[in-house]
Amino acid sequence: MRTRLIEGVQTAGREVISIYERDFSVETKDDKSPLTEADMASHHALVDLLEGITPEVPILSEESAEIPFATRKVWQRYWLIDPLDGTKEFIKKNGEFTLNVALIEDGVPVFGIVHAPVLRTTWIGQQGQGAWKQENGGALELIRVRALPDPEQESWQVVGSRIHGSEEFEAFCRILPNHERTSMGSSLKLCLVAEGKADLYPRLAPTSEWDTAAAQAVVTAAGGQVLDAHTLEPLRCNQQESILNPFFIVAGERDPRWESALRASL
Ligand SMILES: Nc1ncnc2c1ncn2[C@@H]1O[C@H](COP(=O)(O)O)[C@@H](OP(=O)(O)O)[C@H]1O
Ligand SMILES: [Mg+2]
Repeated sequence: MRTRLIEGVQTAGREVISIYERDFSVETKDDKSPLTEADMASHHALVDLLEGITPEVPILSEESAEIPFATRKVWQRYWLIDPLDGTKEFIKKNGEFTLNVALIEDGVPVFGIVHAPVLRTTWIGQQGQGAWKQENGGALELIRVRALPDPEQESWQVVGSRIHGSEEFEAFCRILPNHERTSMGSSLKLCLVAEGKADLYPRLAPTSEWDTAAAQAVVTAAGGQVLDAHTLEPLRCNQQESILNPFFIVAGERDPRWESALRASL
């Protein structure tokens, strides 16, 4: 089933690329965020794929999110998808957007695929099995978070949004030991932590559960953590009416130096 899913998501990615490479229309959703033909094409391709493989498992997608909490709270298992994460990056044509498919069990993302079609890269995470990266259709390579280096010897790598910064994020960075910052669109930020290219991704600004669930499965299967910034408990899906995540931080490992910077910045 895993191979069929990965190939299906990559096929949906090719549909997205065919739209990316020509002129496409951009609409504005009720929440003022942009929507392209590619978001909808990817949504339909992923829903068809998942319904074909697991017809009994319900699907919640960013593009069909109007399912009441009363209905979805009884779901023990469901697919949570963001057909195109980083729509603004897609419109800017910088390649930093992803297709995201997560399987949630009892609120926990247990399996995830994050696919970046322009980068020709896919990240996969499966609870209890491991996390992998596949580039250019090659073999799956095992990935793992890296241990935090001694900041006296080597800067910590911090990754943030290109667009959605915040006062809290700036405050956190001011207190953090020696580090370098890079910006990146979409769930790619979590994948950078999963493969040990970044140490921290503090998201002290709003996101929704579909923005993070697939990549959370990759990060945790790679040995890392996706934690509520206030409680330092792992993010859980489908726990309440609101689909918004709390502010969170992604890290390879917990460490009192970033935890105290985080407490001071909130
Ligand atoms: N005010 C807000 N509320 C909820 N989610 C928001 C938000 N502002 C941005 N986001 C989410 O942040 C994502 C982009 O993050 P980043 O800036 O890190 O690339 C968007 O994904 P989409 O492109 O899928 O809409 C969107 O879901
Ligand atoms: Mg998104």
